[in-house]
Amino acid sequence: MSVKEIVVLPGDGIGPEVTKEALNILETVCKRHGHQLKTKSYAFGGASIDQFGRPLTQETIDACKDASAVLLGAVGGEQWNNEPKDKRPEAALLGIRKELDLYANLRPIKTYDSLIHASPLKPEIVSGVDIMIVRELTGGIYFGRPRLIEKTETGERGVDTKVYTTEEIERVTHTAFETAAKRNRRVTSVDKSNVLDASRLWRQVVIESASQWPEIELNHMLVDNCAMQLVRDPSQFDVILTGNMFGDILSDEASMITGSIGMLPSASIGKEYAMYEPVHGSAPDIAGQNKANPLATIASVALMCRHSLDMPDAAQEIEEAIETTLQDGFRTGDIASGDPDEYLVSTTEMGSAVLKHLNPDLQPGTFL
Ligand SMILES: NC(=O)C1=CN([C@@H]2O[C@H](COP(=O)(O)OP(=O)(O)OC[C@H]3O[C@@H](n4cnc5c(N)ncnc54)[C@H](O)[C@@H]3O)[C@@H](O)[C@H]2O)C=CC1
Ligand SMILES: CC(C)CC(=O)C(=O)O
Ligand SMILES: [Mg+2]
Repeated sequence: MSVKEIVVLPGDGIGPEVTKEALNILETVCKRHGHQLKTKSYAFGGASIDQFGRPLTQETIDACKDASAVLLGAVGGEQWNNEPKDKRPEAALLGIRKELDLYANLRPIKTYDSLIHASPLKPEIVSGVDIMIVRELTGGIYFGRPRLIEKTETGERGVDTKVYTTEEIERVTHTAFETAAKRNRRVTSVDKSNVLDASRLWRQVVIESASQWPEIELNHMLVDNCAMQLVRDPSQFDVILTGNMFGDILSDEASMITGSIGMLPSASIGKEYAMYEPVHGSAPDIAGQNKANPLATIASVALMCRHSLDMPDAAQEIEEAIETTLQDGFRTGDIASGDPDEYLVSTTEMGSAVLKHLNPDLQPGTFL
């Protein structure tokens, strides 16, 4: 038996609601596979501002570095929007990614057959889609300096800076190609090299690095075209490799191929540490109402089992349990299509429905 020590950063809004469901699942699979799960939660983002006056504390950073893996919910909310930029909840998220050097964010976009009608796109467009977005996570315009708003003679001027170095591009390219080698061996690198110098360097370094993987097909696409192609013909993509902001935007867009942003998990990986986080934010519009879809966070725990906890069987079991739960017809509001065979369920009910497939001791219908 081994002990799996997990740090949990529930964060704000729906963050605590979805992490709670995911932890129930993690605890169950750990037990099932003879491991002991130890978790410790830390206030993070807005919750940390309220408790400690800052979004991310040194104690939290140290705890994350000592853990086998980190599970994050989401941060942010209207009440903290007027804080100075380094005191906003989002600064905790950018801060922990940087502190742990989590430079590659893997965002799988895979359609479930039973959710084909939940997507606003036509069934023949979304059927069979299986994309992995590899997003650079610790560089680019979210981190570049200078970054400021300053007075001018006529008003004000806001500045952000997009910076990428050779090393930053090389290491995330490595992740993308290694990922593609285990999939369908195609990488589409997405940039804006017709306008931006940082993107011109991006393309050049990707081309140079690609020579290490002659068996992998590489093509390049400008980001505006990619946004369009994701809706026109998403099946053309295998691995999409892109920078921080482009990856952020394209993955929210791509989530609708699956039916909802509430379905997309992610793994943020570095050389030493890893953090698992749903792609969505704190969803203040549904927070505290037991309405959020917990499947993105539950699927993130599956990624954690595979990549950090050496529990690949558990990962597969969780993924199969999600699939079966959807086949059974359970739907939170975001993925409901109004079909009479569906059961509209809450966050906790969805979590229990998945759990039921992993824990034979639970009676069918326990939560209903
Ligand atoms: N990783 C993180 O912590 C992120 C934090 N944010 C923060 O979250 C706050 C809200 O941002 P938004 O732009 O509204 O993005 P959001 O992703 O929180 O919500 C966008 C829309 O999707 C819905 N949604 C999101 N997750 C859902 C789920 N699990 N189940 C069902 N519906 C779901 C929401 O109800 C909302 O209508 C902001 O403060 C933002 O900065 C935004 C994105 C990522
Ligand atoms: C603070 C933002 C960069 C969070 C976000 O939208 C994301 O990482 O997807
Ligand atoms: Mg985002």
